[in-house]
Amino acid sequence: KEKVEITKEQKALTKVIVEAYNRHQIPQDVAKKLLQDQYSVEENFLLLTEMATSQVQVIVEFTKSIPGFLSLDHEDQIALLKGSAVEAMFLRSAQVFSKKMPNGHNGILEERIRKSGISEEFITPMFNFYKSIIGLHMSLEEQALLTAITILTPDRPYVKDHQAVEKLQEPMLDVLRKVCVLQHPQEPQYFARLLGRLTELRTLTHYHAEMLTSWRMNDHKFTPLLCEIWDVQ
Ligand SMILES: O=C(Nc1ccccc1)[C@H](C1CCCCC1)n1c(-c2ccc(Cl)cc2)nc2cc(F)c(F)cc21
Repeated sequence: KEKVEITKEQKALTKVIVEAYNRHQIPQDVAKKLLQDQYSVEENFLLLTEMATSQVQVIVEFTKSIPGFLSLDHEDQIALLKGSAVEAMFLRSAQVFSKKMPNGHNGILEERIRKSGISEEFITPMFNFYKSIIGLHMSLEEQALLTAITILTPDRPYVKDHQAVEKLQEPMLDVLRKVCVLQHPQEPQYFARLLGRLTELRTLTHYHAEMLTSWRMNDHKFTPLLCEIWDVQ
């Protein structure tokens, strides 16, 4: 049985990623707001566009802390952010949803999201993804590293220097693999299952524009940033 050892450099890398990850706190506020009050479909839509817009800014800050990201070609930096923003938002939503809350709160949160205005057809695939994330019982390190790995996906549209992105993603994958082995010793396939969630995440984000434009109300207004990132309007 191979002895898995996390090197000093890998510990330092994980610390940087987790600290950057901890700095983005918005989603907790969303959950708190949703638990406080029942909002109309219009208010929920507004809350989503505001939260998603600030989430993009938060993801930019998080990504800038990833060692080496700022030395990538500038157009590639934009391509990586644009290509991963929606996935990062759904991944973050799933992680917020998977947080254990005082008894009954998770049920209320699910109810409020089901009734928020999202079209019926998207509710099942979205919650299937959220529940598959819950089932993994991811640690904070795994959540932070998985988010960084999602952003550093070399095969996003318009990325020119794939190699340079792979060179940044590889060390993250290496340390995530080791963290998984150390934190889930009884589940040798845990790392593979974790990466498998990224495939499910991509199918969910495939519907993202339609999820917004089919929100059960008329006249959907988006911020300029969301029009850029969410392929809407
Ligand atoms: O804001 C949100 N997610 C967010 C998270 C992180 C950062 C930015 C945004 C929205 C809410 C949903 C209910 C109405 C108000 C917005 N949200 C979503 C969600 C996102 C996009 C689409 Cl198209 C559909 C649903 N899934 C969630 C799970 C949670 F536990 C949850 F708490 C909030 C969630």
